[in-house]
Amino acid sequence: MRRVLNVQLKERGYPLVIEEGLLERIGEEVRAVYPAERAFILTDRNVDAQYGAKVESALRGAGYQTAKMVLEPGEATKAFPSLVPIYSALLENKMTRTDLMITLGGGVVGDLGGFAASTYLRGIPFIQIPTSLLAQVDSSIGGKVAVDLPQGKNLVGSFYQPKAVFIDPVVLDTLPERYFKDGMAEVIKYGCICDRAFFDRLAASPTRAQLSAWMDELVYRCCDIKRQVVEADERDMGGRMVLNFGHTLGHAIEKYYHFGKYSHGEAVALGMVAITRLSEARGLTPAGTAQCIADALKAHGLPYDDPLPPMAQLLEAIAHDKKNLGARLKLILLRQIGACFIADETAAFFEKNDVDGIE
Ligand SMILES: NC(=O)c1ccc[n+]([C@@H]2O[C@H](COP(=O)([O-])OP(=O)(O)OC[C@H]3O[C@@H](n4cnc5c(N)ncnc54)[C@H](O)[C@@H]3O)[C@@H](O)[C@H]2O)c1
Ligand SMILES: O=C(O)C(=O)C[C@@H](O)[C@H](O)[C@H](O)COP(=O)(O)O
Ligand SMILES: [Zn+2]
Repeated sequence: MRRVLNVQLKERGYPLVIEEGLLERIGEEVRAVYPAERAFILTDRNVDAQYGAKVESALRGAGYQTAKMVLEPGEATKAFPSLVPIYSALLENKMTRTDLMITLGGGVVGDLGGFAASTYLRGIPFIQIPTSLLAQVDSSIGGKVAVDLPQGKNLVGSFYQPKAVFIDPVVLDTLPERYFKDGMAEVIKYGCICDRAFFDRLAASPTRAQLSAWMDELVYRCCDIKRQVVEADERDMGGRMVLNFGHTLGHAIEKYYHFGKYSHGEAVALGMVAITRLSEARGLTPAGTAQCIADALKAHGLPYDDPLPPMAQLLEAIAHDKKNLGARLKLILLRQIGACFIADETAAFFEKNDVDGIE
């Protein structure tokens, strides 16, 4: 079944197309949205091995002159040193402002390639073809593109919307288990912040086989939530911050381990439980909420109560959180599962460490 959502952002609006088997026709789909002369495919080695040739030949078949660049997989690639070779390859292939960048891969390729597209020649059009669960439900939508710095996640980037997002849930069949689970952390996040029934359904479908039975519906629900949030606050100055539930601590945990120990979803999983425990301890969230989230994460094979790094060091990273306004921290807390609010706090929120698992 083909499902289309339109992200309505005036002249920056675009379709999110979700359809099983979409990759088989990707050349025509891309051409219908953006008929350029050249298409530059950015991907990583794992994704290239599965889908690189298919996508490139489909684009050629649809009349594009193509070039492809294959990156090393992993978060370490989402950094400044990766940009120069990308810009060089774009130049070598004579990519102009009317040509098209196509990001084929997970969130690393999408965030890095989107940022390259937003800056090369001061911006060329790009299309996202997300291939990981995390990218299909979250990172390909909404135009946050960025690279990491050693000091923290996504610290240099822009808001740059794609021309379209083409999502084929069939490609998830080749996604390794760890990264499938990783994506589930962001899926569970959506349930936590705004949809209790969705959360309950996820908690009741802990195996990949159970989830596969309603995967296109699951992906569609996440995309639709993100679409609505982004339409209301494209540049993350208010309501969009709710998508950052679990990320204040999650990003700090990723940074503490130099982006090596935990993947993004795993760190967000730990962050959702920890921030909710702190919120419960301060009487802002009903007791038992963190346990409920932890149970769902555990059922999906995600970390939920690993010992966290020392709070003093997490606070160094939290000082660079993009939601901060001066000394004020914006924290995303839950009123209950399925409803969240943005709290205006200071670092003192974290300093009274009276919660199990937080030293
Ligand atoms: N821009 C946003 O709004 C946003 C939202 C959430 C996360 N992110 C970012 O996304 C990144 C994480 O994305 P990710 O989890 O997709 O990581 P990733 O891009 O590293 O992909 C995970 C792994 O799966 C492999 N892979 C991807 N699709 C595959 C497929 N279909 N078959 C086989 N292997 C496949 C990749 O090669 C990689 O090894 C982080 O940098 C995070 O900060 C951005
Ligand atoms: O799209 C958003 O807005 C989000 O916050 C989605 C997050 O899942 C994602 O990890 C995002 O990259 C975080 O953005 P940042 O501004 O906190 O770096
Ligand atoms: Zn995230």
